[in-house]
Amino acid sequence: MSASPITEPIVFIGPMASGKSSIGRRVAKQLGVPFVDSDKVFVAEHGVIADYFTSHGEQAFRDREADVVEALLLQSRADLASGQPSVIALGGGAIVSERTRANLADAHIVLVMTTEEAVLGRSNLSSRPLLANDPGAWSRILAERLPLYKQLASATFDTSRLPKDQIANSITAWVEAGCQPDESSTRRNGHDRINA
Ligand SMILES: Nc1ncnc2c1ncn2[C@@H]1O[C@H](COP(=O)(O)OP(=O)(O)O)[C@@H](O)[C@H]1O
Ligand SMILES: O=C(O)C1=C[C@@H](OP(=O)(O)O)[C@@H](O)[C@H](O)C1
Ligand SMILES: [Mg+2]
Repeated sequence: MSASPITEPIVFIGPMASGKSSIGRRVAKQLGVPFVDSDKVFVAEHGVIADYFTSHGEQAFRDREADVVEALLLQSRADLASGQPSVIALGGGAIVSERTRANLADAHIVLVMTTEEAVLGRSNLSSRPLLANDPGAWSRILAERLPLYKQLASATFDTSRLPKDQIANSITAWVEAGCQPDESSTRRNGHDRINA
C-alpha cells in the first residue's frame, strides 16, 4: 500500500472464534500490509495459553495480554509514523482490560460478530481454555463483553454466514474507503447496523 490514507492501527476485536485471526490475516494480505496476532505473540513470549491459564490463572493472563497488546499498538503507531500501516487481531477477551481499551483510543476497530450456532458448528474450540469443557460459555461470555465490543467498534461485520474471503473483501473495501465509522458505531451516535 503506497501513500496510505490509514493513520491509525487497524484492530480486529470480537468474541472467541468469530474470525479475528483468519479474516484479519486475509485483510492484511489484501491490503499488502503486515499482520500480527496478539495470541501468537503471547504464546511466543509466555507459552501455550491453556497452560498459562492453568498455572497462573486468568487474571495473570489478562495482565500479560494487556502488556502484549500495548507493545503491539506502540509498534504499530511507530510504523505508521514512517508510513507503514498494519493489521492487529486481538484475543477475544483482550478488551476487558481497561488499559487495553484506553490504548485502543483512536484505532480503527473492526468488530467481527457471529452466533453461537455458527461457532459451535465450525470450530475446534479445545485450545480456548474458557470453552474447553463448557462450549455454552461462549454466549454467556459474549453477553458480558458485548457492551465493551459495541463501545469500541468503528464498524461491525457479521461472520456467521458468508465465506471468510467474501467477508475479508468487505472489510478491505471499508479500510480502503477510509475506515469511516458505521451507523452502529457510538463514535457516530447512530443505531445498530451490521455489514456483510
Ligand atoms: N465466515 C467463516 N466461515 C467459515 N469458517 C470461519 C468463518 N470465520 C471463522 N471461521 C473459522 O472459525 C475458526 C475460528 O476462527 P479464528 O479466525 O481463529 O477466530 P478468532 O481469532 O476470532 O478466535 C477457524 O477455524 C476459522 O477458519
Ligand atoms: O475470549 C477470550 O477470553 C480468549 C480468546 C482467545 O483468542 P480468540 O478470540 O482468538 O479465540 C484467547 O485469547 C484466549 O483463549 C482467551
Ligand atoms: Mg484469534
